[in-house]
Amino acid sequence: MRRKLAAGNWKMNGLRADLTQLATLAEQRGYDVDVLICLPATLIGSCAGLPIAIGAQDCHTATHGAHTGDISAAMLADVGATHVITGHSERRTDHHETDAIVAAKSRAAHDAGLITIICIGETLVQREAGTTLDVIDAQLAGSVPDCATADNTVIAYEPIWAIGTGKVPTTDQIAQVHAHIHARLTARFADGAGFGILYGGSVKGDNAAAIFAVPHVTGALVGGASLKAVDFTPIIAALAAS
Ligand SMILES: O=C(CO)COP(=O)(O)O
Repeated sequence: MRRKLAAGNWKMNGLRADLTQLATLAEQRGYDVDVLICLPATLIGSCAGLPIAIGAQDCHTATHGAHTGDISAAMLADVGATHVITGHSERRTDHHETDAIVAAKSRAAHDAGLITIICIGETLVQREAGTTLDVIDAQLAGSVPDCATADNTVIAYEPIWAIGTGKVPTTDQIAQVHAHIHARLTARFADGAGFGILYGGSVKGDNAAAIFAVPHVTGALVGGASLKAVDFTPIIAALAAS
């Protein structure tokens, strides 16, 4: 059984002064779950020594070279990141990242020794058209590289319509997609049954327990509610109690 993971994604938020939130989080020890915060790249190097795992939100496909403004997975590992998010819907939209690019970034991350959190999820239009599982299948096939294992990869199911909206799928909807992802991973990878599968999209302290009770949900990828320790701690506690 995978260890439970409470992962925060700060997105493009956070200045050095905000790192006090991590120190506060780090004081909440004793929960038997892994806690990870995926920071803006500018802050990662300032977190050495904190008893919290630190991740990044993106990496380049190449190890180094003439890519102005980009950051490689090796650079992220060098400043202390252990994880990196790949394929977040905001990057797929804002930067036109395709499944093939997400797979290449994930391979690069694995080569650098990072654990990837590969994000997949449908739009509202796709859900209403009844194509959610087809979208999930295509994204799993295209975005998750063959080198993925239960040790180097976590999948995050993030329905795009639930991100930052306060709208959360029903627990039946989450259960259906998570069971589907679990089945697909089990069919494709020798250790597929052991992959962590996070839910993401408007997770808050007051809905976390219900979400964590859903089969095959092994944790959460949390945006807004990860920015402040006072909001993230109840989510960590709910995961530990699940
Ligand atoms: O996109 C998300 C995490 O990657 C979810 O964001 P919110 O928790 O703010 O909805």
